[in-house]
Amino acid sequence: MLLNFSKMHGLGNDFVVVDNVTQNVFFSKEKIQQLADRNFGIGFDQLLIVEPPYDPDQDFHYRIYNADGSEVSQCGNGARCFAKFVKQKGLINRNKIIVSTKAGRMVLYLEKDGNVTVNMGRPVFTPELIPFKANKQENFYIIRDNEHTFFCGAVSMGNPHCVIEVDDVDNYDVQGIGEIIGNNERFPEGVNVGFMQIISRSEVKLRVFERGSGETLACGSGACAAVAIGIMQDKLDKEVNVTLAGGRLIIKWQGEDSLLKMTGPAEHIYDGQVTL
Ligand SMILES: N[C@@H](CCC[C@H](N)C(=O)O)C(=O)O
Repeated sequence: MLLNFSKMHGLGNDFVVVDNVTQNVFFSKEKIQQLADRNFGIGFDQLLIVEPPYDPDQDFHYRIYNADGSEVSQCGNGARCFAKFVKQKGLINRNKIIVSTKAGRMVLYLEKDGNVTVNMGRPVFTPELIPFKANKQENFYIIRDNEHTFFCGAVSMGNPHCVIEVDDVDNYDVQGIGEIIGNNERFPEGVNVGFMQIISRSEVKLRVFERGSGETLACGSGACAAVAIGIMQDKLDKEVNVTLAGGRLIIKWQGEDSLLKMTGPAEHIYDGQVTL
């Protein structure tokens, strides 16, 4: 069969987006890995699937798969592309879009300037809900293995994140350390590992080694996680510009019990068809 898809990106974090409202396609883990391959497939960090809503008060259900074929419950850059996709494809004609994911409900706003704002919900710091093995909730944790000791923060933005503050993110071994922490047994479902360099209370640089996809040019939920942790540690203000390799996001969070908002671009690259 022929699959219609769009290639999109949010700050270089790239996606294949599939309309499964008008199409009905099943993707096996092997098929996703093959399509994600940058030499033998289309190439993407994540596959995003638009499904009909599960509930009448939602517009769509949003499914996310990493390049390794694992299904996950959050993708912030993907959410902005999702919003542009459903509007551009005429699947909705409103600028406020309500979606459900494996992690819950999300609201997406198409802004007049072309950016998209995502209400990412409340950051969750309870260790067992991240999930992260710890005796109690803290703003700083120590993670050790035989050779290393890391000081980090941990949070769920619908998906698990660990954030480490570093002095010089451009010259940091993101892949090496990302793999070590990503495989640490204290994160039973794996973890996205963010490396944050704080420039000022309102400006950070961030690189993220993503679970299931490796280092990407940007990670939206990773940017939200880094700012939420920085605010909890009283190192950041309530509005922060996050610079990633692919560009900049604005993250706003008033603190515990408030909803966190992310604003940034979403770009359509091309439409294509592939034989499945
Ligand atoms: N690129 C993403 C996050 C995608 C999912 C992540 N790799 C996971 O396994 O949780 C983003 O922009 O948030």
